[in-house]
Amino acid sequence: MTLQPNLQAKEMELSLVGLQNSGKTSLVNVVATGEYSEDMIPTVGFNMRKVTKENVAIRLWDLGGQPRFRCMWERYCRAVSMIVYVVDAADTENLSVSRSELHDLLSNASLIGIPLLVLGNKIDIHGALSKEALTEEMGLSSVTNREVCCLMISCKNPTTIDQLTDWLVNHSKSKN
Ligand SMILES: Nc1nc2c(ncn2[C@@H]2O[C@H](COP(=O)(O)OP(=O)(O)OP(=O)(O)O)[C@@H](O)[C@H]2O)c(=O)[nH]1
Ligand SMILES: [Mg+2]
Repeated sequence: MTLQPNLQAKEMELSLVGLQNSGKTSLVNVVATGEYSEDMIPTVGFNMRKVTKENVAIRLWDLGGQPRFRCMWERYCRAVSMIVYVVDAADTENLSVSRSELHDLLSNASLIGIPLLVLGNKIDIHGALSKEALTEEMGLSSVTNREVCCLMISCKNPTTIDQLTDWLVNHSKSKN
């Protein structure tokens, strides 16, 4: 029996990078289990998690964001379908560091052409930047030679997480 094209199993592999405390591990937990916790410990090195959404098997590499782990990011981004860069949209103090770490990462020749999804997280916090402001602050208009998208989410708001997983599933189905 032949499966219809849209029922065929698809796969995607994502690397989650971004500064410490931006919410990468929280996001993986919410996507995988629906559970959100305030009580998180910083990621040491990396974790890998597999989730399946609407017939799409997603492998998520959740990398540590503390300065000592950032030298690993490039290695874990080389072979992925998409780089997911998570930003704390309410932490305006650290935006310039986040922006320069993003642009340093993207300057690696090994990562040319890999699509980039920037996630502005923590939009539940009063004073979080808008999508337009985050796009500007992160210098996304200067990112060329790759597909770039920006979405705003809160790990505390399941609607925004559902919108993100729908976007990922649709993106994967449009590619394979
Ligand atoms: N208000 C709010 N807090 C969040 C949200 N997402 C994550 N947090 C909190 O932010 C803190 C850090 O979350 P983590 O998921 O550990 O951050 P991380 O990016 O994995 O950090 P590293 O592993 O050190 O790189 C935790 O206290 C979370 O509860 C959100 O959408 N809104
Ligand atoms: Mg983490």
